[in-house]
Amino acid sequence: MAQMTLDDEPFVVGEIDRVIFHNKDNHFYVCVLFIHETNTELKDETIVTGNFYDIHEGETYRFSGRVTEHQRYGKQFQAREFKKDIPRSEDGLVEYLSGEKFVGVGPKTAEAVVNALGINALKKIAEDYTVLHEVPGISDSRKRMIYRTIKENYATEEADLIMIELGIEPVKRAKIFDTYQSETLNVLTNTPYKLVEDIFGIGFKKADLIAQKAGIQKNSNERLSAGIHYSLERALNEEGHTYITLDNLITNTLTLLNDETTYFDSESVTEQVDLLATDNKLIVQDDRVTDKLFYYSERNSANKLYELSQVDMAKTSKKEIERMIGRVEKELDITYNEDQKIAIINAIVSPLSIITGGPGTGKTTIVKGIIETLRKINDIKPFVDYDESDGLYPIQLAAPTGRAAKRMKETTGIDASTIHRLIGWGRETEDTEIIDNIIDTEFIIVDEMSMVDTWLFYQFIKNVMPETQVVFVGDDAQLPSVGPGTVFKDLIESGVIPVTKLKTIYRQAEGSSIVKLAYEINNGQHVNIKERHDDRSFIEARTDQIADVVDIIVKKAVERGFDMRDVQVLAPIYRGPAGINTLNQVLQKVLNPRTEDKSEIEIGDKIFRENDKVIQLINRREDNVFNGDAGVIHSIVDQHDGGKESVTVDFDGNLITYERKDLSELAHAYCTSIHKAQGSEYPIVIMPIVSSYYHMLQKNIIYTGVTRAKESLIICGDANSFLNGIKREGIKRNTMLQTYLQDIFNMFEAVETTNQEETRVEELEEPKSFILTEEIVKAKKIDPMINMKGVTPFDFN
Ligand SMILES: Nc1ncnc2c1ncn2[C@@H]1O[C@H](COP(=O)(O)OP(=O)(O)OP(=O)(O)O)[C@@H](O)[C@H]1O
Repeated sequence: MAQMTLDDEPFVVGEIDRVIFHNKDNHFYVCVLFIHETNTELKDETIVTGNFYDIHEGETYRFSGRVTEHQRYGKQFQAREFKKDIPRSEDGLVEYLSGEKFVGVGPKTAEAVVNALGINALKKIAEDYTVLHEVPGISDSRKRMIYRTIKENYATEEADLIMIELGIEPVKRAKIFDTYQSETLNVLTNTPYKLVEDIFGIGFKKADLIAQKAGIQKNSNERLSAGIHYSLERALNEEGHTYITLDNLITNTLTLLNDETTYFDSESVTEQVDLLATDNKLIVQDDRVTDKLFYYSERNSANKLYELSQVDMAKTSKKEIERMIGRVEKELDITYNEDQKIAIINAIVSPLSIITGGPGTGKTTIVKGIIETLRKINDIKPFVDYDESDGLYPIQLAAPTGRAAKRMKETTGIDASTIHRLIGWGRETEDTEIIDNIIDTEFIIVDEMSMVDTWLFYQFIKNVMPETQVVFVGDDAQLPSVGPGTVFKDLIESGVIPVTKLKTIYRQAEGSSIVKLAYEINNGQHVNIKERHDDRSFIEARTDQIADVVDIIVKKAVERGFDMRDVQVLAPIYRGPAGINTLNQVLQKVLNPRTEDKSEIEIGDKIFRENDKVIQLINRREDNVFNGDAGVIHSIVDQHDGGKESVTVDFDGNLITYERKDLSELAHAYCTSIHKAQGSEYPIVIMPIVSSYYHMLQKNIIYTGVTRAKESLIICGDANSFLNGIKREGIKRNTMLQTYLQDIFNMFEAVETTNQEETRVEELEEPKSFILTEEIVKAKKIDPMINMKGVTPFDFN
């Protein structure tokens, strides 16, 4: 669909009489406007609302958008876009020059300027200060002030015009002005690729358009560097690798940058990559390219794990541990199987250990067993009797999401927190800041490890004390973390940490065909998806029927007394007739229809309504609300209620208030992506699977979706898409943690046999040159660990 221009859309041009409300944080304005011209039904005066910047009372603007009807205040204009109306008549110009911006310029002086320089006075003055000498009777200081003011505004307007033409919306324009202030035009015209780094939401493509408009050569090195960075970031943040091979980086960069008129070749990319590496802007190792964050995270994590693995644990004999496990079995009325016992023993005797298994294999049961056995061996008080003034409880439980932590707490009775909270990673923490906050406890159990990404893992492991034991628990068949890396898989496959793989499935024995289906999917066995079971069913539907089918199933569930907390729809994509966005709209109508007494707030094409089920999309750490947490809208204050517009969400008793500017952090959660549902479980899961999801249908995605259902699973769609999907493996992520772990364990094991001195691994220091190839290491017999003591990656910024 063609984009509407400012001229096609409903518009109002007029003078701002008063600003009634201005939220400085998000530039949201409510103003009274005297209308000069409009193509709408509005007359004389109206309220205009929208996100603007640099709005001044008494000045004239052109707003485009739409007329809306407010319940209490009647018709008003909701602006999508705005533009300063540059005075086009001599009278307008006189009024402008004698306005509030030009301090000390009255109508007389303004008239003199216009008389002498005519209707193009502003342009003439901005281009050449000396034209002001043609105006009789004004002092030099006033001339300078007029020139400066015009110049500043001219630059702002120029910058604004460039951005409007490129379709950059007002909120982003305001952010750009906030960031660069008077330098905005300079950045846009001289160093536009900076925008990609500095402004969230401006990607390479947009910056490239700005650069071309500013006349920056398409074959410039500046553009090449920006293209290399963009290609690398995409491999890391979109595909989840922790490095990209140089060959792939070259191919991706050339595809991105070259067209009929531009030609970069492999050599020019390689040379630029080397230059960037020399400037510490990225890291090159052999044929791998990455950025500092991931290079140091993986290397330092491997080193720290080695260090932790070398600590001698206080010895409790295996016999004694087994005796204690026996007592725990009696108390909890359970008999652990052999694997489960080994998992508990490993957790207690090894500094580090891993427990992995599919649904219903007893991971939670073992976590409880470890806690109880530890408490008996070390005579630890029950959690309820522990006094906070004693410091952290000696056994800490953590998970990457709030939901998963909550479940741990419920099943064990011990406080569990998110990893972020455990290490004090707050809202104020910069994205790339390395946290220094040692976790003062004796034993840590981390659940849902498959969701932990490279950066979070490094932040966590770095803060574990050398004497602290750590147990990593998870299901490695689930989706890998949203962020880069496959940490849990790498830890398991490195072979340097004791792993217990749980194979006996207990929930299946309890008659769960959902668990059986999960194992069939994971093991690549034959699946009869159409077979009906008490706890799962399949409903045939085409893509265009999915919304109706979901609507019918949910209505039935509601009739039977289930509510929106029990039922979760999971889909893998956002757009299209069977996408998350459409399904949320359908489900909102069924589960939380519009009523007189429920307030609403409109954000773009979404309506948030009181009692809506919503999901948090990014971590909001200081409020203890995390990406993927679900809540219910408790109350809404709308713009005319007198106070600031806000939405308050109830996250399981934790009430969080969002201002309008923060509402992009929320989405409806009747239907969520399977990725977002990881770490949560629901009584009833409805999972559409249709051919239009094709590129997202993979084994681990479907497996993760299926394993979210506790009591009932309803799959609707097309059986072939399902069966083909479970045959498709996801893209294997490139990571180095496993190799680094194996390298360091092998290296020091060799040292230990020949050299009795204590070995200790320090944090890595930046090597002198990052282009440290294997050849150089071999030729010069360099120990790659030389010069790498006690320094963190960000000491080199
Ligand atoms: N050794 C055992 N003997 C009898 N029942 C067991 C044993 N181990 C686990 N179970 C039972 O199996 C069921 C699943 O166990 P648990 O919840 O610990 O598994 P899980 O791996 O954490 O599953 P999920 O990841 O799906 O939550 C529970 O009802 C639990 O009581």
